[in-house]
Amino acid sequence: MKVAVLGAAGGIGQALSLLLKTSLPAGSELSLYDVAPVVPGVAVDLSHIPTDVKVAGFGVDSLGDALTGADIVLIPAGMPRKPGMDRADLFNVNAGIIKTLAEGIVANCPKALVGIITNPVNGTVPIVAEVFKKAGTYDAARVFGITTLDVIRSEAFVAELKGVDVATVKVPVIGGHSGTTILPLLSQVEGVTFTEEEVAALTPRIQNAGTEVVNAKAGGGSATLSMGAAAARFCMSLVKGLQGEEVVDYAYVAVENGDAPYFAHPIRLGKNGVAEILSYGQLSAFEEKAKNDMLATLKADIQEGIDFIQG
Ligand SMILES: NC(=O)c1ccc[n+]([C@@H]2O[C@H](COP(=O)([O-])OP(=O)(O)OC[C@H]3O[C@@H](n4cnc5c(N)ncnc54)[C@H](O)[C@@H]3O)[C@@H](O)[C@H]2O)c1
Ligand SMILES: O=C(O)C[C@H](O)C(=O)O
Repeated sequence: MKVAVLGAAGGIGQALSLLLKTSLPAGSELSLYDVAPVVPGVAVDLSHIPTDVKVAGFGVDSLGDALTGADIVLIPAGMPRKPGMDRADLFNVNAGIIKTLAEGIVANCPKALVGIITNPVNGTVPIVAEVFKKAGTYDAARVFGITTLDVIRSEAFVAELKGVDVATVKVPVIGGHSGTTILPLLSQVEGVTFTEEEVAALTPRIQNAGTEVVNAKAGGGSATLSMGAAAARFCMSLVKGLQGEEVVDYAYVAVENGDAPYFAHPIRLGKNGVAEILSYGQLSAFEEKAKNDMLATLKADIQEGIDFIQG
């Protein structure tokens, strides 16, 4: 199994690479790419951890070498938010980065499963898909926006609020990955119930959790450690699927005849990525309204990504 991390020297990239070094199956290769000159050093540093995962670092001129033979590519490359910014404010700088990296995937590992972390995820996922479509290598089952951070935050916040063991909490989160487009389905959490007031308070807390971190870091970036943990967890779901295990997880994927062209759903993963997009089930009246209210924003974010490539 070869996993490439693009943007591996950044805050997310380093945390994610550390977790992958200690959790990928024995015999795997971890390929670290970044434009920052420190990346070979990050690889050397990780290579001293005694696990059976080979690590190699690749600098700015070696994207092809980093990607050749990759089964999974994870992309946390690009600029994070500062206080006062929305994720959408990152589009202009990150769209070009994502386009270049997607072109590298087309040229070097067109069959890889690709997990996109770079914000704004609502728009960067369509950019990657459009680059692949243009090149004739697109397979909707292989492109994922990683929304696992919304899921793990929801698990943490629900466990804290309800005083239950976090290991037993499962919270479906659908939609996109920004503000109100993040839609936790608290009505479907098993084993606990919420009052209307709790739903009205917890839903925006989950939606604004990224901003909570951005403000707490006071100009020093956005979530990196929790995102590293989230991306590693999602990567291990992809790995299990590739190994033939039955696994269901949540991600922002292309959906035919869905609420929007891309929408986070529960998905069944398999040897070729998405084996099945599962229904998100029955929504409460609160969730149905929240979904309908945010769809125009989500669709506009998606169109911005498509237009960036189609012109
Ligand atoms: N999807 C999510 O839930 C989620 C969560 C947190 C952060 N993010 C996003 O992830 C991105 C990275 O965040 P971070 O905190 O790690 O930022 P960071 O600044 O710490 O790291 C970004 C890294 O990307 C590298 N980079 C820039 N251009 C590149 C290119 N063309 N090719 C390869 N590498 C390149 C930089 O050198 C840097 O090492 C941001 O866009 C952020 O908004 C997404
Ligand atoms: O909020 C951000 O800008 C980063 C990330 O999308 C998050 O949810 O933490």
